[in-house]
Amino acid sequence: MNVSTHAVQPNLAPLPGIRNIIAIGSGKGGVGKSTTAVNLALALAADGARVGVLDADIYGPSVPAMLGLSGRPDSPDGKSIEPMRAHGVEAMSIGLLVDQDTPMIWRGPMATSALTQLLEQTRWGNGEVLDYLIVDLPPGTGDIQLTLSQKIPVAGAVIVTTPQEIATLDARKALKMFEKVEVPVLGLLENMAVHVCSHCGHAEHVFGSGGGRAMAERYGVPLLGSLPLDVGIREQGDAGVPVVASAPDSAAAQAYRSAARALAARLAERPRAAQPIAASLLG
Ligand SMILES: Nc1ncnc2c1ncn2[C@@H]1O[C@H](COP(=O)(O)OP(=O)(O)OP(=O)(O)O)[C@@H](O)[C@H]1O
Repeated sequence: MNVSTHAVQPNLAPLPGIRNIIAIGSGKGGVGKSTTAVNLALALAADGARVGVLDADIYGPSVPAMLGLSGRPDSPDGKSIEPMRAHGVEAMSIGLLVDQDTPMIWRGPMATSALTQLLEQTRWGNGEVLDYLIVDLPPGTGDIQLTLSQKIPVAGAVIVTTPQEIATLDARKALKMFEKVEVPVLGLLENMAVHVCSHCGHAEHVFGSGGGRAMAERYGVPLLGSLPLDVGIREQGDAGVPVVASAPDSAAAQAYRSAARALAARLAERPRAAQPIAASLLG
């Protein structure tokens, strides 16, 4: 697997040790953003990439539960932290550092700085370079997301939306926010698009069909995929083993795999990051 480092926002440079940071955002909560982020991460890893997941949802971290992680990460030198590993990906979350029942009662600047620390002090890749770091953003377009998109060098963003959300302006606001801070939107992912009956396999567009494609066309961004509303996705997410790992041959897992490939292909079309002069002299 040969993944290049792609261009980030104009005033930032990619972090050493991480080739591409991909932000997963949504206009509002509960659309399945975290579920999508972890399954995409596992799907990229299944294709041979070295992948990490950073849970940026400081107030409601759900990545540890979805990946079945518990316990505390190690900090051998007392300064940096070792990412935890599950299902072939690395992960870091504030949820791994504080008690599960402790609410994060922090103002925006504290939350933002906690997040930058989580990103920068985690020893991603264990000495090797990560191909992708998937960042699960909090829902919406608040303070934290905006600061993050301005400070963290992001190679591209993916917006997760449900068919109902498309009927509102929320997903469009997320899209506009990324455009404003010059983070390229790699595409939309329509979640809970089709319900597949677990008994008979009948597929039904509970919330209407074609919304994701219509929105993608209207805003000139690709539709990277449509993910089914599937009881297995919820059950396996709750059990800490995402469907891409627990049922790799299922239609749901295949939908994530194809969305991850569409994402990687779209990113590969983006310009590469400029090499620092020293690196280019060294060849
Ligand atoms: N495609 C799907 N099929 C069935 N259940 C799903 C699907 N996607 C997500 N879910 C379920 O919906 C619930 C919300 O999902 P998730 O936590 O991923 O949403 P979110 O957008 O990240 O929410 P938050 O705003 O809290 O961060 C979870 O119980 C999850 O298992």
